[in-house]
Amino acid sequence: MPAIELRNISNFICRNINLKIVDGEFMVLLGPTGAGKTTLLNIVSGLIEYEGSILFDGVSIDRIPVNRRHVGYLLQDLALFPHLDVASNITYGLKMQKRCVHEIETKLNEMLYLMNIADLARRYPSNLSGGERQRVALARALAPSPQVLLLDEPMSNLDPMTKEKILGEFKNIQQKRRITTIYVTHDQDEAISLGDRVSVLNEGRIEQTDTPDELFYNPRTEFLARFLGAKNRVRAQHLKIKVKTA
Ligand SMILES: Nc1ncnc2c1ncn2[C@@H]1O[C@H](COP(=O)(O)OP(=O)(O)OP(=O)(O)O)[C@@H](O)[C@H]1O
Repeated sequence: MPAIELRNISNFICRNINLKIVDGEFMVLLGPTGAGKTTLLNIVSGLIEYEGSILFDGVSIDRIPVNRRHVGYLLQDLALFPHLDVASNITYGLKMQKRCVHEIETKLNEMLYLMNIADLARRYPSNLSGGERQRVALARALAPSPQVLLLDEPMSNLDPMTKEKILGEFKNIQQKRRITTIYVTHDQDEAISLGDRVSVLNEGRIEQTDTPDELFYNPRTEFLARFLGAKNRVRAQHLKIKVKTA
């Protein structure tokens, strides 16, 4: 799966973004609301225009339209087709790519098995739980074997236990298949547990890109120290109150 390089990417929100993601890496884009995370995913997928250059394995994809970038994009609201059953949702991309019937059938079975949803194949999205919809959406994104997977806060509507389970399974698949992944979240715990590296965005700029440890122990800007340290400050205040009342 390809390495991704973003060179001087700018548009009405993003300002001179430079980022290198290595082959098979799980990169998390972390940042407060409105930082430009979704905008950057839209740029990589080819949905919106930009200045600068995006390279997959050193080759520019700037002139390649959205439907030919081999990018799987999982949106926050999942956007499953309500009029199609689970099997047809999963195979939709394959049919668009005009794959042969045998290949579509094989891929469908592989995805149903991989995401543990074989018993849901003939059900419709409106009759599924949030976690089941999530699995179907992941299966649909993975079915066309994308070179790059973009995920925009895909688990935000799930309870913590289901979220942890699906994310753990997904991370395993991602590592086994070495899918280069960009994962957007504003949740620091998610960023630490998932990311090989984490890139923090603020007001359309990258503040720092590092391993989770390096980022949390050595934040390079005041914004980062405040943004990443917010949890610790709350805990410290809580302890202080406890000591006073003891
Ligand atoms: N099509 C658009 N036209 C104008 N402004 C936009 C458009 N899309 C997004 N914005 C603005 O760009 C800024 C960044 O939005 P974006 O959705 O990229 O942030 P985000 O970091 O993903 O936030 P969140 O975590 O809340 O999803 C916001 O101020 C938003 O209002």
